[in-house]
Amino acid sequence: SYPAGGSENILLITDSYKVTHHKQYPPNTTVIYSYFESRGGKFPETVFFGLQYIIKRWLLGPVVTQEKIEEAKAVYQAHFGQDLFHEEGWTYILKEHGGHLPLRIRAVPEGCVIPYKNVLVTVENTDPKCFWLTNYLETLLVQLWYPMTVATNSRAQKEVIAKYLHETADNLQGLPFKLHDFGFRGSTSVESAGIGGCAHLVNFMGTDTIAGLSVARVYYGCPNAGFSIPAAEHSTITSWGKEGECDAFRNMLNQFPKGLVACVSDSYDVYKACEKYWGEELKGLIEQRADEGTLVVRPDSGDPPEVVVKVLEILGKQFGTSTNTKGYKMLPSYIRVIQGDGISYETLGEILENMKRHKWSADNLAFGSGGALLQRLDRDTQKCAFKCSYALINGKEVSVFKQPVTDLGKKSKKGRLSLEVHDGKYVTKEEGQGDPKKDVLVTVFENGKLLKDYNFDEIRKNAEINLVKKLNSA
Ligand SMILES: O=C1OCCC/C1=C\Nc1ccccc1
Repeated sequence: SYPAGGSENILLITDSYKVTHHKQYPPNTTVIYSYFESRGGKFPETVFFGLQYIIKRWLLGPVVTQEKIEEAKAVYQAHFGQDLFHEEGWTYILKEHGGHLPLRIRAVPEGCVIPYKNVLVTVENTDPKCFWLTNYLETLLVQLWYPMTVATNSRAQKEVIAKYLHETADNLQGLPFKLHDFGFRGSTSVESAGIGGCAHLVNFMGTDTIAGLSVARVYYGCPNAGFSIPAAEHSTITSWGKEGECDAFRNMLNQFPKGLVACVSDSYDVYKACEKYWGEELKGLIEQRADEGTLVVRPDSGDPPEVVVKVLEILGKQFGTSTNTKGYKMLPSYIRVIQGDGISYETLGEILENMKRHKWSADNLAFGSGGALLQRLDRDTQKCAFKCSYALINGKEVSVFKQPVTDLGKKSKKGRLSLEVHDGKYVTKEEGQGDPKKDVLVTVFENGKLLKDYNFDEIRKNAEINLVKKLNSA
């Protein structure tokens, strides 16, 4: 069989050096307790998302077996050229715990939006002999950076779009469909497309990344997490030939007589396509279907702020416009535009600001984003890190920390941690000073079992933007 990434053996899902760490802790260490946080970065708060995927995919049930121990033993013997593998430790887990990982994982509820430098996850061993297991899992758990950062970056874009809708549109009803995921092909793997695609769907309802639907369905109990519509690609237009572009457009309208249909229109000349094809030759057909269909024109090249406004101006000239309650121009309800090229958190505002300058409502436009949405991010974007903060050694509690003179920004927290809410603000309590009754961290995993299964609706609710607060403070 050909498992993704080459192996499904949890003993092989770690960094090589961790295979040698059981020999490096102080003698008589019985607890290693570590935590995960975002130290800050591009966005001041982070959407916590994706831990449930990691737990369900890798940690549930009897994940340690004799076969996996033997496989790992052979791999590491070859990899290190010496016998470093902790066969005794893994065999102990197999015999004493039936292969279930003796760990407790506590975490912020998925979807919650937490300011940086707050504890998000804690991990500790529940069997004193397995102190070495806690940080073995760092490698896998720090991959949380990806779904968290995609969800955070996606949500930040939702705030930008909400702001412009608030200023230039009659209402914000269209917001959930204003940023469509085009990112499947630009993702590093089907698995990461699924994880990232699902993370985007925490904030929005439009996607073409079907893997994201699959992750939401299989890991988050959501039968259908996102929607899409019939849409053209260049091949389905250019295969008609340059002289046949208008026939290709007409075919789109005839093949999809009801509902929304999107048509990429820049194969040769997007301005001519809007003026002559959509705006003259096919104008009657488009207006005939007004009551039950919407044409979405997709430019796909050129300088986005300039192209979007020019396309709106031409379509406005050909089809007419109305003025909405905020005093901005709207195309007729049966014509819209989607801009799916060059979209990112940084460029959204430029496009929307240029539309505003030309008195066009943001409601005329939707966005598609690919590489910037799912791929142009890394662990440093939100500075996600996993550090040990507490240990029990010879029965003595020890606060564990780092505080590099070379970068105090990398200073880590001390002792057992909890997360509380005081005056509407999240506060991390260190050194076991927290009040267990006020701790918002939830034990989601213990000794091989999932103790809390979040469903996608509650996650979306946790991540919602408080539009009233946000927009009235803007
Ligand atoms: O135009 C559209 O209207 C809305 C539906 C999706 C769509 C295009 N999808 C797409 C996917 C992957 C790469 C590029 C485009």
